Amino acid sequence: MTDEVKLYGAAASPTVFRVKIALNMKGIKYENVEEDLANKSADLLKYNPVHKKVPVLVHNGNPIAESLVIVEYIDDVWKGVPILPEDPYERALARFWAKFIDDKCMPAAFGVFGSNGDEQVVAEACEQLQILENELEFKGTKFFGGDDINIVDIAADFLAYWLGTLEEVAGIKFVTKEKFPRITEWGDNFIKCQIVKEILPSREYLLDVFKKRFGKG
Ligand SMILES: N[C@@H](CCC(=O)N[C@@H](CS)C(=O)NCC(=O)O)C(=O)O
Repeated sequence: MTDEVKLYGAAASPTVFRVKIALNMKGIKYENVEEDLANKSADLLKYNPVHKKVPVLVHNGNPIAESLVIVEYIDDVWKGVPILPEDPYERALARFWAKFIDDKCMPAAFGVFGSNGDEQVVAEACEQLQILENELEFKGTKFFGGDDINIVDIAADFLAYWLGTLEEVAGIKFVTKEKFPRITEWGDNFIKCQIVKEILPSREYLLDVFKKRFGKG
């Protein structure tokens, strides 16, 4: 039986791109269903009734929600390039860091843009990112996954240039090369990865979307 794979996503969503990167790593063809988040489809509400958010992957009629759960599912179902390490301890560590990025870094970093530059909010975001900076420094590798990207790098995709474009639109700069040299270097390497490059939206596209969304375009 041929697999039927559908991805419900939305333009410029870094959580959707996590899933796109994972599907691309495995070479999976899929139907891309673009959602209007201001007017969600009946399908999306049916497939993700708990959170009502994208991404949702529908594999042979079975819906799976939550980007990192989907990424793990993709790794479980399709063999080939691994997304999580095989060793149980390394797997646990990778899950730990992906969860930290998802629970702490992403909300703290994006929270800055709705905070009118509130110093406390910026300091809190920097504190979380500093933990990530230290981890990259400690590992001393190109990616969190070593020489190649893994689920931790995928979880952190928003750091690659989503934040930079938002910073540009909002006029708030807090992820600087001086402050976070390892994260900046990681981001440069991440967007150069063939697998990422093939599906990543362009910086200009993101700038355009964010300018429109924040009423400056
Ligand atoms: N924890 C979820 C977050 C997903 C999420 O925040 N999706 C956003 C787009 S990036 C969304 O659907 N927003 C619409 C809404 O909240 O109504 C995941 O990792 O999949």
